[in-house]
Formats: sequence, structure tokens, C-alpha cells
Amino acid sequence: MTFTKLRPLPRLASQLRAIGRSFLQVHNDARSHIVRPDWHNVTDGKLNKGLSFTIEERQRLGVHGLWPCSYRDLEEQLNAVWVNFQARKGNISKFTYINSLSHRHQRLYYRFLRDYTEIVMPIIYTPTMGEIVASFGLHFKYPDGLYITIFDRGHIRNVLENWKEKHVRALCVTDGGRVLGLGDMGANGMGISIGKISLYTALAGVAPQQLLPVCLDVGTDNEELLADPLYVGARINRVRGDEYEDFMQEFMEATVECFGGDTFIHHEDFATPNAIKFLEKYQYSHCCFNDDVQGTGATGLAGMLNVERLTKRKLQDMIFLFVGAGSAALGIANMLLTALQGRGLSLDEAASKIYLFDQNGLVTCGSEKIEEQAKTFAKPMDPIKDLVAAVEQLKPAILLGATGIGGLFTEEVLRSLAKHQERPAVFALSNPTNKTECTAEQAYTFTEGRVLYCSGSPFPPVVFNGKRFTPAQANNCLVFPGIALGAICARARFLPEDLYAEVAATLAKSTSEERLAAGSLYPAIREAHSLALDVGVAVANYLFENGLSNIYPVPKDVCEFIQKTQYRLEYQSALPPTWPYPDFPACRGKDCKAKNIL
Ligand SMILES: NC(=O)C1=CN([C@@H]2O[C@H](COP(=O)(O)OP(=O)(O)OC[C@H]3O[C@@H](n4cnc5c(N)ncnc54)[C@H](OP(=O)(O)O)[C@@H]3O)[C@@H](O)[C@H]2O)C=CC1
Ligand SMILES: CC(=O)C(=O)O
Ligand SMILES: [Mg+2]
Repeated sequence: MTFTKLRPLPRLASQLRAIGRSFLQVHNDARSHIVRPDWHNVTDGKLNKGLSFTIEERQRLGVHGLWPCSYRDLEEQLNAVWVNFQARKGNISKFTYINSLSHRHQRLYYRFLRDYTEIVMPIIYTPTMGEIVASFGLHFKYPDGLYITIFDRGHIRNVLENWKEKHVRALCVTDGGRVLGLGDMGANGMGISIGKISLYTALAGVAPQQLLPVCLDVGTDNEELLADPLYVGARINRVRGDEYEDFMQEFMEATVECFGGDTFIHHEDFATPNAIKFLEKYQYSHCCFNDDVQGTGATGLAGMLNVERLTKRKLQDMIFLFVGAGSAALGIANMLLTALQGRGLSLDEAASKIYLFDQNGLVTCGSEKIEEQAKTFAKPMDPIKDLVAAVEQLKPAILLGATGIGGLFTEEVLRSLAKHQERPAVFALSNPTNKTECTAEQAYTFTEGRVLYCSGSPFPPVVFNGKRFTPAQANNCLVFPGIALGAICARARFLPEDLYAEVAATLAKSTSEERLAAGSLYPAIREAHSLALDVGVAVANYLFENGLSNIYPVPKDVCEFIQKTQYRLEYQSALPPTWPYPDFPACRGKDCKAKNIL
């Protein structure tokens, strides 16, 4: 066989090569050098700029003619998205529209999320994400995350290597064991991993290519799903015991092998016993975070610190009644316990202030089945089975619900609460909206407008007796994007428990006096971007100060250091900085002279 000696490339082509093949496809053919259309720029949502490709870019990239001749800058495109979004009737339809935008035009999608956060959050997150999860088989369209099934045991690393991005810095992983308040959703749980991950970018500016949503499909015990022809997961009952735990162990090890030991691993919506077991097992050996326990813990404590700011009544003088004793309630109860101890109370004194109430009633020393984590809070007293009776007897200052049971805080419960407190606080944390323990309207109405109310899913303002109340959203989305940002930027080794007290303090402080005066215990969702940066800086500072970062030397300005890593929501030029052709007029968007030629 003979090899034809390659002709040396003419100067132009070699220049182009030096600039980088990603910009242009240059084909050295026998007769001429042809610049072929680079469809990649159009079909790859990461690169696509739609009508924001300048005329120069369209011509240089060989995609001229693939768009109508108009040019739209980012603001104009954003407006078109907004008009389109509003025109969609119903939340699912809005979700479908912006989900498709995320694939064809990533930067515009995230810019839309940033600029319209308060409006879009209920679509890409709770409550609409609950509906998407419930009917995931209808909505699955793109490989937006990795499904790792129990049948992949022994090969998990290979599956992780199939992911399109190689520089993953954070994963959000669920096994769908308890998704929002919907119960066991099996592989449909992927929806929640995707939703949470999209907030990393939308709120905290973590670059999307650094992120990976994962669903561990170990089956489901949800009979409805198993019988549903549209179900996309493994049709087996949930695998438990050693097989399940070995599978999890392999996943954690494979993640470290594949992406590095300082990869942030966010556990989401595992059923409570697994959530707690894995947190205890991996918290200090991996850069691992459980959102439902720790994220919710920090969020809940922050709200309580703000009840204190608002009512001028010390936390140590309050009684807390937590309805629900799962990962969310226990996460908050434990953080509160530590905070109270920090104020000089002994463990017993602190625990004596916090009551748990589960399906069987008040958790007492005589309760039949008490989870290990709940034992600290069990009280030496007679059982109380009825919630109204518990409220009547305990007279809590703060009533918190994390049960997944919609309407549990009835009129009677709320009236009883308000009877004993001038400004009672109600945290109705369950998601999505139809699982909320009570609505904002019920809370304000049945407490004659005296309640400090917040909820896991958003509620619109309520007018009661001519006064307008703006309920705050108490959701771990106020903290997890910032925690991830700080941990990723500082390349955290692991995330100790004390760090979450810093997060809670940062969130509480970020609530303005104006919002507090209006009875809102948290910042508004539209402030979530600056909040995420504040939390990110607090987390990174904590990690640097405690020798838990893999970054050395410590950056002088941590905030600037973090900001430099953030995803840019402006378009970059699709052309190399210096272009070798002299013959095209410079064309820069709106002011482009060349556009008038068309
Ligand atoms: N706003 C936020 O940021 C967050 C909200 N959540 C929400 O919190 C809810 C619970 O999550 P999680 O803790 O993980 O779930 P779990 O299922 O682990 O816990 C639910 C708890 O509620 C108790 N419960 C159920 N029914 C009743 C009832 N009728 N009366 C009193 N208690 C009852 C259960 O008691 P028993 O054990 O006896 O069955 C259990 O202790 C979900 O809806 C979730 O969406 C979760 C995380 C964050
Ligand atoms: C918000 C959240 O994490 C949950 O409802 O599970
Ligand atoms: Mg959750």
C-alpha cells in the first residue's frame, strides 16, 4: 500500500486550524478549500444563539440562510420567549415549552430563568415538577441525566463514563424513594434530580456542563407505577438490604473514580431511613450533602431565627411542635437542637423544647416504634393522639409541618394555635401545593392575620381584613444552589455539620428588614441569585478557614473568585478573536451595517 504524501496546507487553512476546529470545519479537498456549514452551532443548544448570530457569524460559520434575515439581540429574544411562555395555557404546557428551549438554546433558557425567576420557578420546580414526576413517562424526551439501574451493578463506572460531559463537578442523585410529598416514584424521580440541577445554574450560576442529574433505578413499590404501561423504570419491587447498599457504595466509589474525590454529591428524596443511613455513612468520607436533611435543616433554622428577629422573643423561650418526623422535620429539629445548645441550654433542656408528632401522635418515651434519630425528642409524658389536643396542651410558638399530608392543619388546629400566641408561626413545608399542611389563605384567615406563615411551595399574596400579606417560600432551594456553588468552587473535601449553621445564619441575615416588617420570614425568590452567591461565599469561606478545601493558595477575594467561575448569561462571539479574512464588514448585532444590505 502506498501513502500519498499530504500536500502542505495553504496558509489560510493552517491559520484556521490554529484558531481551532470548533469554530469552523475546514475541508482540504483536492481542488479548493471549502468552508462547510457548521450545523453544530445551530443544533447544539450549548452553542446556538438563534437570531442573535450576527450576519457576520452566519456567513463565517456557513449557516447564513438557515435563519430568517432578522437579527435579535438577547433582550429581544428574551422578550419573544416571554410572549411565547405567556401564550401557553397551563403549567405543563409552559414546562414543555421551556424544557424544549433548554435543549435548543441553553443560554437563552438560563437567561430567561434568571430574569423571570419568580414566574418560572413554579414551572421547573415545585409544584409543576410534581406533576411532571407523576407522569414522567409522557414527558421523557431527552437524555437529560443518567439512569443507573440495579442491573448495572459491577458496571456503574461505565455508565457514568457514557455521560456527554467529562468535567462533571456536581451530581444530584435520587432513588425516587420519596419524591416531594408524592411517595415512592421509582425512576420517575429523575424529574426531581433534573429540576434541582437546573436551579444550580439558574440561581447559583454553576455552569451546566459541570452538572449531572442521576436516577438510581432500584425498582419501586408503587403498584400504580408498576401497572402503568407508560412507566419507564425497572418493573421490579424496590431492591433493599445488602444488595441495595452495595449498589449505592459502588455508585459513590465510581463517582469519585470518574469525576474526582471533590465532586459534590447531592442526595435528594431518598426515603428517610436511607437518607439518614447514607448521610451518616458518607458525610465525612465524601463531599456529600443531603438536601432533605441538611438543606431543609438550614432553611428551617433560618426561618426560626427570623421569627426571633421579628417577635423579639428568644428561641430558647419558645416551644416547637414538629408535625412529621421524617428527614425534613428531623433535619430541622437537629439543627435547632444544636442552635439552642449554642445558647447555653444543655442537650436535655434543648430537646425538652422540641416536640415531634407523627402518624401515631406525639412521640413519647412510651411510643411503640421510635426511629433512632427521633429518640432524643421523645418526651416522658402521656400519649396525645390528636393534633388539636397537642396544640392545646403544648401551646407551641412555632408549628411546623413536614408530613406530605395536605390540609393537616385544619381550622381548629390553627385557631387553637392562635388562641395561645400573639404571633404564632406556621411552617407548612410539604410539597407540592396540594400536600401543603395549610394554605396561606387558611393560615391568615384562621389566625385573624396574626400568623407568620411560610410554605414549601409558593402561594400568592393574601388580602385579609383589607391588609395584604406576602407569604414567603420556605424551601431548601434557598440554600442548596449556594451550598453547591461554594463546595464546587472551593473543591470541598467534605462538608461538616457546623457548616450548615453558617448557611442558616447567612439565609436569615439575607432577609431584609422590609420583608421582615411585612411578615416574610425569608428573602423573595427573585433575590435567590444574590442569596446563592452569599451562601456560596459563606460556604467557601468556611471550607477555606477549616482546611477543608483542595484549593491552595486561598484566594484573596473569595467572592470575586467564585464570580469568575459563574456561567455567563451573555452571548460570546461565535468567531475567533482575530479573523483572517479582511473582506467582510465588521458586524456587531443591532448596529450592524451589513444587516441593512439584506
Ligand atoms: N420545603 C422544603 O424545603 C422541604 C419539604 N419537604 C416536604 O416534607 C414532606 C415530608 O418529607 P420527609 O420528611 O422526607 O418524608 P417522610 O415520609 O420521611 O416523613 C413524613 C412524616 O410525616 C408523618 N406523618 C404522616 N402522616 C401524618 C399524619 N396524618 N399526622 C402526623 N404525622 C404524619 C410520618 O409519620 P410516620 O413515620 O408515623 O408515618 C413521617 O414522620 C414532603 O412533603 C416533602 O415534600 C421535604 C424536604 C424539604
Ligand atoms: C423541596 C424538597 O426537597 C422536597 O420537597 O423534597
Ligand atoms: Mg427533596
